[in-house]
Amino acid sequence: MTNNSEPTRPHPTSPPGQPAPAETATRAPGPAAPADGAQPPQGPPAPDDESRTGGASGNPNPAEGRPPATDTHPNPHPPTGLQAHLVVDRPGFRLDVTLTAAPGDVLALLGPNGAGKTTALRALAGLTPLTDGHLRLDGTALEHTAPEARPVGVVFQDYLLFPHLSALDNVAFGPRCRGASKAEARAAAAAWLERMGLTPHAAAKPRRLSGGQAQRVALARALATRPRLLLLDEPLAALDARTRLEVRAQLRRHLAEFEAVSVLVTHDPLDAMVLADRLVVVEHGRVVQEGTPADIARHPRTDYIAQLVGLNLYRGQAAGHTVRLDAGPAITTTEKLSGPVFVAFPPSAVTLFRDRPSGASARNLWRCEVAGLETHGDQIRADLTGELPLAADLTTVAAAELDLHPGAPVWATVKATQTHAYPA
Ligand SMILES: Nc1ncnc2c1ncn2[C@@H]1O[C@H](COP(=O)(O)OP(=O)(O)OP(=O)(O)O)[C@@H](O)[C@H]1O
Repeated sequence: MTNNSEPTRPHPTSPPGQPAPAETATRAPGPAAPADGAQPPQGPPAPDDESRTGGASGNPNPAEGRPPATDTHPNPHPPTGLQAHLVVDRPGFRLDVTLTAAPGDVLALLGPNGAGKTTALRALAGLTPLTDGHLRLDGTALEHTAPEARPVGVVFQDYLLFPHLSALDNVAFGPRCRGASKAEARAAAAAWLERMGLTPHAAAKPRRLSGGQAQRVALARALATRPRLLLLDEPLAALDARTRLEVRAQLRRHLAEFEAVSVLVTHDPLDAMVLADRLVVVEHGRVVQEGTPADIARHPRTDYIAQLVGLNLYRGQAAGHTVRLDAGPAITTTEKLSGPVFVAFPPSAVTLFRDRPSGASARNLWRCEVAGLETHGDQIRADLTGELPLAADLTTVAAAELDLHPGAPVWATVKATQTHAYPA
């Protein structure tokens, strides 16, 4: 360990905007940190050596920053923002996603475990080499640029603050490594800390900071290098529920003020909906849907997204107001469509009966069986199998009155007006 508080020069394997000092970087104290604040050695992630570098040109040793062969006639008005086609091949996994964003946009990459979100983020940072594709930021090709030379700032889930540096010196580190004098870098850092409401903590070492404060120092450190692309990897995941609420609101404000492109990876649909202008849903290494949070919530196109936004989702063939499901019965809808469609409705739209409701129209009435019950906020969510597998929400009182238990037979109905059909 060294007591050297003077930031050192960029390390060749450091992530963008976060050159490694002589000592290893580590997370701020969190639930997993030992009581004495001692940390296992854990440097910032180094570029993967899992596949060749060289990008689309296939050149294994490209000159840093050299534009690919296809860019021999540069556009006099290069587009601003991010244009990326990221292809990463691994045994048993291929990432192939296209991401575009204008300056000021906040994109959220959302998807199940193993979908490729982190791989995409690391590819943008230059920590995972592209097998193919391209990456342009404000018109400049970056796929052959070393991570630390990219105008990219990264905020990792566990902050990766330098433990032996104060909050101020952690933030000053980036500008210092980019050529600012010590005084300039410290002045810039002080301004960023003030903007983040952290001036009283400027002298504190990371282990004296709360999770929320450490997260803001990490954000200040990333922003202090004035990146053209800000990457956030599960930025709120290490925080407890209350801190998360507060930090989410602050992060939203900072991202709204940030003039360049931000890309964040999250598992949490709420983080994505609150923080991002546009969601990009990745499954099995591919973009399966993208759009505004409202679009995606209203028109989910995969089971994963439907579950995420809490809707029952089916696919079928529409003929007028009837949709014959690919697997299952027909659903009556208010929309009049034809051809392949999705039909969605929320679990709260489902009404359950133990006996077949007399006088009820036969439309949208299905015989089901309770497969499972779980508490969902102040409601009970019933998972039903049978003619139509679906989720239904009901009050605890209603669940008790219906004597619901796994295996109980039930009738489920949904009004056509509560369903929503849209072309597949
Ligand atoms: N360094 C690596 N070497 C080899 N395979 C990897 C490596 N990192 C991830 N993978 C694999 O690549 C695929 C994509 O993983 P990735 O971590 O990008 O997904 P993710 O969407 O971020 O998942 P999670 O939400 O669980 O973090 C998975 O099959 C994963 O097992």
